[in-house]
Amino acid sequence: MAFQFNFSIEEKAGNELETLGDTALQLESAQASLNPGGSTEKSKEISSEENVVHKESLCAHEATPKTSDPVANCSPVQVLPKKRASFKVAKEHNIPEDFSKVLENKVMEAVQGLYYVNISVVEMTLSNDSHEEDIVSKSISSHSDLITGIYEGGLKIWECTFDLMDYLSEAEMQFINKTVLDLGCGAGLLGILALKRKAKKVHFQDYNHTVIDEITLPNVVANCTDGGGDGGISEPPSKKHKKADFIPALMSKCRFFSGEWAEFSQLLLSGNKPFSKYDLILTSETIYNPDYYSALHDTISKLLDKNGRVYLASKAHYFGVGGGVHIFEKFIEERNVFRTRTVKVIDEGLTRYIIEMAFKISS
Ligand SMILES: C[S@@+](CC[C@H](N)C(=O)[O-])C[C@H]1O[C@@H](n2cnc3c(N)ncnc32)[C@H](O)[C@@H]1O
Repeated sequence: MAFQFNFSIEEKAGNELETLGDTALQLESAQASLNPGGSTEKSKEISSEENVVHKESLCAHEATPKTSDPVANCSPVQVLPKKRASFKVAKEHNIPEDFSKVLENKVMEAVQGLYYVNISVVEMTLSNDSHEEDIVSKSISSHSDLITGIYEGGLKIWECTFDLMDYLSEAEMQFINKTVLDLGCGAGLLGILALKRKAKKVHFQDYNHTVIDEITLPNVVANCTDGGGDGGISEPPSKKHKKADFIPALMSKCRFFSGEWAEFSQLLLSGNKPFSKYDLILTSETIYNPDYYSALHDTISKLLDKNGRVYLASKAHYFGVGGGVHIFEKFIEERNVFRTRTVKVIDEGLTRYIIEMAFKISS
């Protein structure tokens, strides 16, 4: 299936957004409020009305209606945190015993040799049922692809994902025996690509557990069939897939996590499962909000192997939100932990970049 990218953003004059106060988005560990009954799903959600700036006030152009295009072509939407936000604690998602269940009610599509679930169908299914996170209804009612602390955009596939997939192919990136993290994975196509190219382990992280359960996991399952080890399509996924149709070794290489970044790194580092640092961290469209840079930076520095590399894909600037490549690089420079290098520039409409990051001091 071919996707159309009609991406064009005009600089928005008179951005009405308030500047975010330093304390407004301070990450607040929710560990203290963990449910003793065992559920780790907690977040003091801020009302959507208070936290969303409507999309039309931030995106100069939206290529296609929200409901019909799984690929998000517009910068995420800024949030006005009038209240202090607290963020979701991290949890690991179990891989279901019966893979066929994961693909139930899903319609699959394919792009660049990988399967992914049709997001409109998932949204429709989710909006008909009641779900704890309720991110689809919240996203629809607020006309927003992003509600800070509530929904961070993972239901859609953002265009820089494809930039990074292209770059990884062009650069003939080697995944064999590498441990890989798809950070802020959404659909998880980057991690799936690494898996198909024989990575040793692939971990997927998204802010929202609904995204992991309804999008990421089904996408991984759909791509864990025999053949197509180089990222090519193997056989069409079917709801009839049973365990035997899958390569158990492929699925067992994967782990899935939801939750806020600082919470996620804490879970990995203090959890009871052994954890070895990542050789590669792949991340697309995750630097739109400067208020998250500190958590993002610290998470990467805690989880990346000392000789590891991060490949980060981003638009030059996220109008209305304030983040983007240059401000992020400046932040990184000030922290003085990583060096960055631009490895690819995609100069179509709003410029997009692929940035490589590595520790300044490695082995
Ligand atoms: C715009 S979406 C991009 C999704 C996907 N990488 C893509 O390119 O299609 C940003 C992703 O970053 C993650 N994210 C953003 N802020 C986060 C935070 N503070 N903590 C954890 N995850 C966050 C969310 O999981 C979300 O899916």
